[in-house]
Amino acid sequence: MSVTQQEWQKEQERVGRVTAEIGKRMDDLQQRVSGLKSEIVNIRKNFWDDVTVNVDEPHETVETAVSVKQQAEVLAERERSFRHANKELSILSRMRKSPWFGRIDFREDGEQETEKIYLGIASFRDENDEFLVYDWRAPISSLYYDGTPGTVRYETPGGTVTGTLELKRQYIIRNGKIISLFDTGVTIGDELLQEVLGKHADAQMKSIVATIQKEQNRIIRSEGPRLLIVQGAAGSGKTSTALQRVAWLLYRYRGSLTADQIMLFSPNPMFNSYVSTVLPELGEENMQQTTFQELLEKRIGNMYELEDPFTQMEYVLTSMDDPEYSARIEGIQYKTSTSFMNLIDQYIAYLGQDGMLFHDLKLEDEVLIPADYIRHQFYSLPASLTIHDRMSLLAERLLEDLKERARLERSKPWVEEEIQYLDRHTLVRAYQTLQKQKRFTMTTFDDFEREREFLAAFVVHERFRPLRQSVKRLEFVDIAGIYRQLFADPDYVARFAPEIRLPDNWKTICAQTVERLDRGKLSCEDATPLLYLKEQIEGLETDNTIRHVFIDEAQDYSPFQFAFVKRLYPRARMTVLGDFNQAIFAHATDGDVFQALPDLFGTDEVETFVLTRSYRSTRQIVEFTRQLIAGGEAIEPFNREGPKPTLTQVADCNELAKRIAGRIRSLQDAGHQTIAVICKTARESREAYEVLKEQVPIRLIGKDSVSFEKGALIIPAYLAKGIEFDAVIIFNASEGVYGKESERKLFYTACTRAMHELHIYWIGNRSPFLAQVSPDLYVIEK
Ligand SMILES: Nc1ncnc2c1ncn2[C@@H]1O[C@H](COP(=O)(O)OP(=O)(O)OP(=O)(O)O)[C@@H](O)[C@H]1O
Repeated sequence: MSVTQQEWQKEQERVGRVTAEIGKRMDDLQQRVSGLKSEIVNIRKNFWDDVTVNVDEPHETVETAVSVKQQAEVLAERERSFRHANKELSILSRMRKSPWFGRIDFREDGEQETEKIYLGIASFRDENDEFLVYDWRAPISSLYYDGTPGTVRYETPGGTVTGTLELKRQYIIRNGKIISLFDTGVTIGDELLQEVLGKHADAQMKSIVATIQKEQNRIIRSEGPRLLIVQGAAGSGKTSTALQRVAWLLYRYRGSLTADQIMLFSPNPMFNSYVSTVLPELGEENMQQTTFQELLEKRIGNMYELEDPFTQMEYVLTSMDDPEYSARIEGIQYKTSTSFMNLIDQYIAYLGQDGMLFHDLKLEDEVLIPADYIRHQFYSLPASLTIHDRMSLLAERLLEDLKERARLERSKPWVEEEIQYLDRHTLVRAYQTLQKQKRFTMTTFDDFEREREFLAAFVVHERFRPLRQSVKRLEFVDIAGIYRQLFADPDYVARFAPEIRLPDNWKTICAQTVERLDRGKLSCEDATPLLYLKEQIEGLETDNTIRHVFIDEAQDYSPFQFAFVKRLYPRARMTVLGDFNQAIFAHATDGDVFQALPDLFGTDEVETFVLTRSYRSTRQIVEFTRQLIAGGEAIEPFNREGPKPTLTQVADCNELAKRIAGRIRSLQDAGHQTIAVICKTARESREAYEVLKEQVPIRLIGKDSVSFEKGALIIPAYLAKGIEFDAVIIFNASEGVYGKESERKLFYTACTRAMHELHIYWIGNRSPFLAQVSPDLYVIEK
């Protein structure tokens, strides 16, 4: 709907008025910031001048402490105000350029007047406290995303508000000038989305607040059950929705929820940096971000050398000739399945009766408490207790035993010797300890016998310290041995789960696992089960501070991993986002992953959302890519036009390099800024780099890359997950590269990274997946 010239004029005048107000507020704030800054510098400089330092008498020491504390509090308060004012300044400077992006006219039932609500990235009020702009997250703003003109309702913490939506208007405002203005009906208009999506890809993700779609808005504002599952097509806005949801949560629960109580699990460090600008752009601090691998490293990285998921992926994709290959694949699939998790649960139950392994408690090479004794003690504890409770009792018992052993140790010759060589520093420490214990006065220290006795106790106590600490950390439990035991004898499982169906290659899987463990290496597929077992036995150090967990690219997680994350953050709600069609890891079996989820939380605690509309790519690219997968017809393209994907067969590697280099140059000439040559593996990426680097400036991205910049780059498909590029070139889509059914999703994931253009090359025969696409959806290039 077009807007009259006069109306446009009025709107522009309002923009002028409000931006002027914003400017005024910024001037005030700027002054405040400078004032605060010099105050802080002054306080820091004169900190010790302004506190009364006197420590001669006890009461003066207390006064000094109070004075220091007060001064520190004043400083902390100023620093807080400084940070706050700076944050406000940065939001306002963005709002001065573009104060709002939407407007709704709403008349609440029972009211005479229609209110004009302008929506921006934050609220802005005039001197009389009247809202000139509403925060996009305010309850009423949801009408902009959800409501169609007519009768509407929206939820507030105080209840439902009903009324009439009379107008919904969208704006593009740049540098205080309205560029575009239109009224929309049902959805947030295509015009604005067209404009936003038609832009060039960035090395960093952008916020989508101006164009959040109805189905995304429901997810963003969900206050429902503890677990939200979002299944969405490639490019349907899962990651964007997750990030706007974080911003919404921070607004909705401001005062009680902070950014560091929210954790986002992402697929790799590069993705972390890709999404890291969205929240700051919205004036919020970033949530915490991690990868599952980081978590594993922290918890079991000291036990083994961990294989990362990309090394595993590279093996799966490149080592088909390895005679061990099929058993390893079967092992990966089994060890990441719910069946194996059940097996481990049964194993844990069995360990309650038998099979537990312990280490001797040793002082240097001398065994102080043998493993057999520990084992005996463990199994003497009531079986009705959980393993973890029994471990705690066992540790207490062992500490008592150690105390006893320490007493005996005092008369050993090494103690006498050590006492002779005690340095001054240690002696002083010993006396201090003694004084603290009030067991001794300086005068009684003349008593030689008692002195020797005390120093012996001290020396032994110090020597036993690491041992006591390791007992407290339950390091006497041989977790590695317990996990290994499961595979050391292929028939072992029959002791506690005779009925269970094991994989056909179980024997080989067992042999492979033991061989690797004995080399000090832990395969990716063994890492989470081992951690799960460890935490079940030793108890889990939970993190109670985290209140919301987001798992992006969740199709790549195993049931073990979900169970673990849930146990790790017992107070958190979870939002899990994924796409089965992009399940590229070897353990992925259709749908299995998400099916395990409701069991974890209980079906009442789960709400599932499905996003079918794809926003990233042009209509032509979506129509093409959706034919690469089963059920793809359910994916709806957003109606944005672009050239059809091209398919090009070349004779050999030389021609391939020449054609791709030429393509990169012409894409750059056409203004595309991020161009990705996507390869199947890191190995193929290196080969591609070798042949392309002479012809065109290009960078190689590997698993250790933490960010990428604009320009042309080469990247393995599994690292391009979650990211997008103006144009994608598939390096070699030949039958030999993408031929197996297991490679279909990887190919699909690679192709769906393209926003505006997709170009596919191959040598020899093309991939059978391409043969399934209707010829009218692409252009063959000669
Ligand atoms: N409502 C929206 N308004 C504007 N842009 C949007 C909207 N929803 C999604 N997009 C854009 O679509 C692209 C894809 O979004 P996003 O990466 O969040 O999708 P995804 O579902 O996580 O994709 P994938 O699973 O393929 O990684 C991004 O450029 C994002 O900005």
